Amino acid sequence: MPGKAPRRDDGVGNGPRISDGADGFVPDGYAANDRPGLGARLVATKLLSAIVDARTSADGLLDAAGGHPGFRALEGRDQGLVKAIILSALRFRGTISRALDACLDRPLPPNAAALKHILHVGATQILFLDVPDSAAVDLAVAAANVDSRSRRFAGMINAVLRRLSREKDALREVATATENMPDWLAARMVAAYGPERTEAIARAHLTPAPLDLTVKRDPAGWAGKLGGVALPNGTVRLGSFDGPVTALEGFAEGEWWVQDAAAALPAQLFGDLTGKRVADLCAAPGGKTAQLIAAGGAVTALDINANRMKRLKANLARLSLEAETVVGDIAAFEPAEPFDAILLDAPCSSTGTIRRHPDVPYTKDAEEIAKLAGVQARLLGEAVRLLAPGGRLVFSNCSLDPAEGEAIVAALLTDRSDIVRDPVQPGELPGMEFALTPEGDLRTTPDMMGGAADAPATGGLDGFYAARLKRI
Ligand SMILES: C[S@@+](CC[C@H](N)C(=O)[O-])C[C@H]1O[C@@H](n2cnc3c(N)ncnc32)[C@H](O)[C@@H]1O
Repeated sequence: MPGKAPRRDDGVGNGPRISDGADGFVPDGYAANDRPGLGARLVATKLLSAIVDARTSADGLLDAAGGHPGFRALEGRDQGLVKAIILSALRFRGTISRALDACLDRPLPPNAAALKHILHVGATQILFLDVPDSAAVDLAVAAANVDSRSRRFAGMINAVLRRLSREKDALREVATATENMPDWLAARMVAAYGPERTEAIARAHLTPAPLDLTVKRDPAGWAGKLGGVALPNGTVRLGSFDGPVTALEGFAEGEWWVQDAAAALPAQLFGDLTGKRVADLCAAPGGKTAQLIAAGGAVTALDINANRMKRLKANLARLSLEAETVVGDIAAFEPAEPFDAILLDAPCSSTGTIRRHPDVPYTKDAEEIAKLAGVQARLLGEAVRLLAPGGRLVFSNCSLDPAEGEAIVAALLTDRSDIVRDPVQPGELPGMEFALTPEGDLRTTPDMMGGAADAPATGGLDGFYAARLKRI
C-alpha cells in the first residue's frame, strides 16, 4: 500500500471564501465556509481539470505564493490536503479510473468532465489517502451540488463512491504499475526499454522520490549529522524527510543543496576542473553550476531566462560560490575565448522526474518530445561551436526518452567528424557502474538502485541521460 497522507478527523478546515467569482468556479453564490472541507475539494477538482484538460503544470498551480488563486486562498492545512489529493490522483490515475469503472453501471456521459474530476478527487481520498470515507463521499456529493452542470449526478456520485468504499481493499490493488502511465508514454517506454523494464519504471513512479542533497564536502559526516546515507557518488540521501529543508542543519551555512543523485552525475563526469574555463550553458537554477564551481572551475553560467537566473544567483550566494553570469540565448553567445569544458543540461520533457512531478505524463506528449528534440539538437550544435580543441562537453537532460538523449548525440556524431564520444569508464563511477551504457554514456532510470518503494533508504534515481564528448 503506498504512503498515505496524515489522517484528518473530518477532512475539513475552516475554509475561507475561496472564490473571487472571477473565474466562476464556485457557482451559485456559494461560500466555502458553508461546509468545512468543501473548499479544498472544490479547489482540488478545479486544479485536476487544469492539469489534465488544460495541461497546466502542477508546480505553478500548487504554489503558496504564486499559485492558483483558489489554492492560495486556502489555509495551510487545506493546501496540504489539496496537494496530497492532486499528487495521488495523478500518480494512481489509471488504477483510480479502473476502480471507478468497476463501480459504474454505465460509462460516464462523454461531456461530463467536471463530474469525472469530482469522482477522481473523491476516489483518490477513499483509495489512497487517510481521509474518512464518509467525509470523502459527502464532500464529493456537496461539490456536485454546488456545480449546476454536475448537480443532477449527485445521487450517482453518492452511489458510486459508497460502492468504491465498500470494495476498496480489492479495487485499490495496482494491477500493473504501467496502467498508471498514459498510453502515449507507456508506448514510448516499451519501445525504448521493453515491457518488463517499463513496468519497473512505472512502479518506481508510484512512490515519491527521497530527498537528496549534494554536499560541498564530507558526505559521510553530513549523512551522519542529518540521519541519511551517503550514496556511492557522494550524494547524501535522507530516506524519509517531511518538512522545510531550510530548517535542516547546514542549509543556512550553505553546506549543501537539494539535487537528485542522478542529477548530480553529469557534472561529476568532468572530474577535477581546477584551472579550467568552464561554461554551464543552460545553467538555472544552478545545481550543476554549483558543482562545477566546487570542482574548481572558473565558471560562466548562461541562461535565457532572467527570472531563473535570479534564482541561480540567490542559490550561489547562499552557497558562497561565485560564477560569471550571463542572461541570454546560447545562439547569440560570443565569448572572448572558447571553453575547456562545457555542460549543456538542455531543456527537456522531464519524464525522468515523474516521481517528483506526476503531472508530467499529463502535460507533455509525443509531439512535444519531438519539438524538444529539435531544440536540443540545435542547442548542442551551438554548444559545440564554443568548445576549445581538446575540450570536453557533457550533454545531459532529465528525460527518459532516447529521442531526447541517445538519438541527439548519435546524430551529432554522424554529422561532425571533429567531435567524438569520450566514453565514461566504469572506474569513474565506482558503485554506480550500472548507470553506464555499453557506449560509455550515462543512462539512469527511476527503478535503478532498487526503486524507492523497495529500498526507501537507498532506492531510486531520477531518469537522466548524459554523454561526454570531446573536440579533436
Ligand atoms: C533543465 S533546465 C537547467 C537546469 C540546471 N542545469 C540545473 O541543474 O539547475 C534548462 C534551462 O535551459 C534554459 N534555456 C532554454 N533555452 C535556452 C537557450 N536557447 N539559451 C540559454 N538557455 C536556455 C532554460 O531557461 C532552463 O533554465
